[in-house]
Amino acid sequence: MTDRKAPVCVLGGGSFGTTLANLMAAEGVPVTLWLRDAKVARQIADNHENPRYLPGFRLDERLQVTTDIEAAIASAGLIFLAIPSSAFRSVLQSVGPLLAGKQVVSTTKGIEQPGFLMMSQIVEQEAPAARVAVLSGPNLAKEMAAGELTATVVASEDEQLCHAVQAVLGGPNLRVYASQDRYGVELGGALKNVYAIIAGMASALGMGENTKAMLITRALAEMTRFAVHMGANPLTFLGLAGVGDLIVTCTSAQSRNFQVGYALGKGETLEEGVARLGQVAEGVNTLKVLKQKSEEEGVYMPLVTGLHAIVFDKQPLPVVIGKLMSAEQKTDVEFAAVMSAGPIKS
Ligand SMILES: NC(=O)c1ccc[n+]([C@@H]2O[C@H](COP(=O)([O-])OP(=O)(O)OC[C@H]3O[C@@H](n4cnc5c(N)ncnc54)[C@H](O)[C@@H]3O)[C@@H](O)[C@H]2O)c1
Ligand SMILES: O=P(O)(O)OC[C@H](O)CO
Repeated sequence: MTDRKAPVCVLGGGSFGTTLANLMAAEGVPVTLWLRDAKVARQIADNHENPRYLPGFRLDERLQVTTDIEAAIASAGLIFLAIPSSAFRSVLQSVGPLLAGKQVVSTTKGIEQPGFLMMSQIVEQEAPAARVAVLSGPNLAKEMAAGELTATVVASEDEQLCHAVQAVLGGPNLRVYASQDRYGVELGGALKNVYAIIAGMASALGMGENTKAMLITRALAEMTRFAVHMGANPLTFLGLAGVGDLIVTCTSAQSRNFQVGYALGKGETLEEGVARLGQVAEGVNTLKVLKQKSEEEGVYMPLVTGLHAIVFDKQPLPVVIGKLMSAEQKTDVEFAAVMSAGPIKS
């Protein structure tokens, strides 16, 4: 039986880290939130608000905040990581040995290059004695902070760790489902960001509802094709961390990746869109990483190739759309054919 009162810490004081920490604090879990910005830490401690990343949301007074990462880690056995993928390894490098024996849960939806590494694989490298899980699903921070109902997936080979996360995070507004497919859950969370950029662009261009449904469905087909090739279980992509997260990120203007796509669709440059956002949009880096990896692996990913051509090669949108619409017309639900052909690797 997992102790709901066992102390937890969250590393990363952006919108998601603050939201997760606050949800648990509000349920009486002793939580320490670590962030590097002393000014924001003081504002949270004094005013119970994170005005930089979660303005307008009153945080639970029981939420502890610190800028001392070593003290934060020492205070807890269960540690959530909500640090952008660009800074993920450097933060872990500074504290790897302190995580020995701890339960570490990555919530970061990005991929590191070189190596095409998921964040939990970076945890394994930098903190080899830690127990590892990932958390992913349709989880827009602001909706969760506002108490909207949602669900998420904790994935790990370590069943006890899954139970521990379910115990501290599950609550009246959040259901936490478990999965053993850590790689598939993590891959789903990272890949969907790329398609959210495309969906944002389609929205800005006033494209039809049929078009949006086609994009989301073909995005799922493309993600799943890649995942199967990489050894993940395609069935994971039918769950909350696959299609669930894909739907929310491709349909909500709250999604930062959607917002970047929207800005691009309105004629802004990538730099302008990202700068105005002022928060992380992981899909931009994932797009680069995924384009390279799909070419190396020989996986057909026309949406990724098309978006990359628009964003990084400055190809005109009508040319890219023309290519996509005139490509060879293939099978609809492809992974079903793959599954009937033989066993899945993991
Ligand atoms: N916001 C969401 O709705 C949401 C939901 C699920 C998962 N995620 C994932 O969580 C991760 C974090 O995203 P976010 O939304 O909290 O980002 P954010 O842009 O809201 O905040 C980023 C935070 O990271 C901190 N940071 C950046 N570099 C750092 C470093 N070197 N050391 C320590 N802290 C550093 C910033 O100070 C800031 O507090 C991303 O991978 C994102 O995909 C976000
Ligand atoms: O705001 P985004 O685009 O980073 O998406 C946030 C979450 O991943 C949605 O589940």
